[in-house]
Amino acid sequence: MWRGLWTLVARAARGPLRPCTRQGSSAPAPGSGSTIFALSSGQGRCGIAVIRTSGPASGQALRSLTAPRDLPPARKACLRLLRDPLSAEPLDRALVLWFPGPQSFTGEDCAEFHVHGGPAVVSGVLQALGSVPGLRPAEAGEFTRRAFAHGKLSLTEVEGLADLIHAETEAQRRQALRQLDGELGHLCQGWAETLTRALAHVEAYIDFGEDDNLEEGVLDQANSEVRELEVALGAHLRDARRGQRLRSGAHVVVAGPPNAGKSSLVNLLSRKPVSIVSPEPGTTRDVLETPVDLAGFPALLSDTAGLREGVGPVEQEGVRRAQKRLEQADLILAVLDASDLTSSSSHDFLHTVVIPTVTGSASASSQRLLLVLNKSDLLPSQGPDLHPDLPRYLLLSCLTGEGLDGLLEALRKELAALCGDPSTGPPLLTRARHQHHLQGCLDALGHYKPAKDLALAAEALRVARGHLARLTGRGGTEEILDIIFRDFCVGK
Ligand SMILES: Nc1nc2c(ncn2[C@@H]2O[C@H](COP(=O)(O)OP(=O)(O)OP(=O)(O)O)[C@@H](O)[C@H]2O)c(=O)[nH]1
Ligand SMILES: [K+]
Ligand SMILES: [Mg+2]
Repeated sequence: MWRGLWTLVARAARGPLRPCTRQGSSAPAPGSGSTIFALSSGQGRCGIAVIRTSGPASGQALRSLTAPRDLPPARKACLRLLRDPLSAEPLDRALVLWFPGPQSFTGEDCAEFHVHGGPAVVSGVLQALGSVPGLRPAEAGEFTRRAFAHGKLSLTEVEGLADLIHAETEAQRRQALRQLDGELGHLCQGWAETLTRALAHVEAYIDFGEDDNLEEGVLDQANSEVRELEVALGAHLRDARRGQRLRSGAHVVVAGPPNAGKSSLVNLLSRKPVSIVSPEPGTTRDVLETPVDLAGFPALLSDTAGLREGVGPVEQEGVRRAQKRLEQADLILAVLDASDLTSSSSHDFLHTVVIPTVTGSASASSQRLLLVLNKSDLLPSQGPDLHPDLPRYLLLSCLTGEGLDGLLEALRKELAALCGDPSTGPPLLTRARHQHHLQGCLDALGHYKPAKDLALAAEALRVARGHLARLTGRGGTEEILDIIFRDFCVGK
């Protein structure tokens, strides 16, 4: 019986997840066979610029520019005089590196030229490379795409690399590094293996169940593994939005009655004059959005119009937009003037927005809220005139900066809860794509009912496994790959 089972394991494994070379897509990587070159460091005047090549003519390119010297030893930086191969004109004295494939970033033969970063040197070397037969300029993301095609990176690792290049905050960098290390991919790989095993067991049961020579409990084991997997997927999906928030920024909306100091707070947190501040109530009309690094977490901070009734049509439109933005907030920064808590606009805001959100009666959503009583510098020394139903609040003065440290600490805690902590816990799902496929996998497992129909149950496992394959890019279509690699710049 075990031989039969292993044949089935092998057969089940011949799905899209077979552990062969990680061929990312059915079509070959674009332009494979050709040798590409590009400036891989940033544009503009700089100390050192890195130009690299990838493809079979890399060795020839290196020899052409460093003639009459031969190739340097593999992976050792060597100082060489670079010359234009046609005119023999000296271009620069540079460090060159030779990475014979497959031990290179792309898996192909690669060369690197670390040249002085002046524009004339860089364009001279690029032009010289262009004159070497078989070489052409690289397209955006082409180096990484080749690395993916040669099994050097999985798709989730590619996404991690893209995120690392774009990371602007510490938390984003940590999350991207973990994804680049392949954690999410490994997790999915483990899940896919569980499904392959379960599928083999179910197929064994279909083929041999009636012969009665199948080891007992084979189907039970498959069932319990599938049910465990459902629990694990469910737990990951519950946190699904957190990794995405960490990647693209949590929506933090500053709201409150007119003149509470909302725009002053936005300027203080973003450390630049984003919004106009004036003593006139109704200054802010449109929603003003600015990306900020709040205590190490990325956030999209929105300034909104002061909420009040009975004003002109333009301001009323501003209020409507403010309310709409408020609905989309992950975190509401509710601002009140501490010296004006008894005004009707403060009272209204407190009872229509703050208290319903804090008590969770506002909606089914899980919005969070921090209440800030601004202008504490105007208060008498005994503190604010306390409202009996005022929820927990933070005192702040945008004028003097007093209370800012406490607010930043509170924001850090709120954002950590919203985005998850990228240094601990399971790897987060950083893209809607990940969430979509995990949900698809979970939905397919919902149709796994071996007691009813074994053939349909096996099909459910195949569909579920297909989703995991697409998540890691092993069942990827060109279309998905194009979208992902478009995020890269030329030279990456
Ligand atoms: N004393 C004092 N004044 C402040 C403080 N923060 C803001 N102000 C003043 O309060 C007034 C209103 O500030 P804004 O930031 O424009 O208030 P806002 O809530 O954006 O106002 P609207 O956009 O009109 O709704 C300005 O004159 C600010 O200088 C503070 O902490 N203390
Ligand atoms: K104002
Ligand atoms: Mg304002």
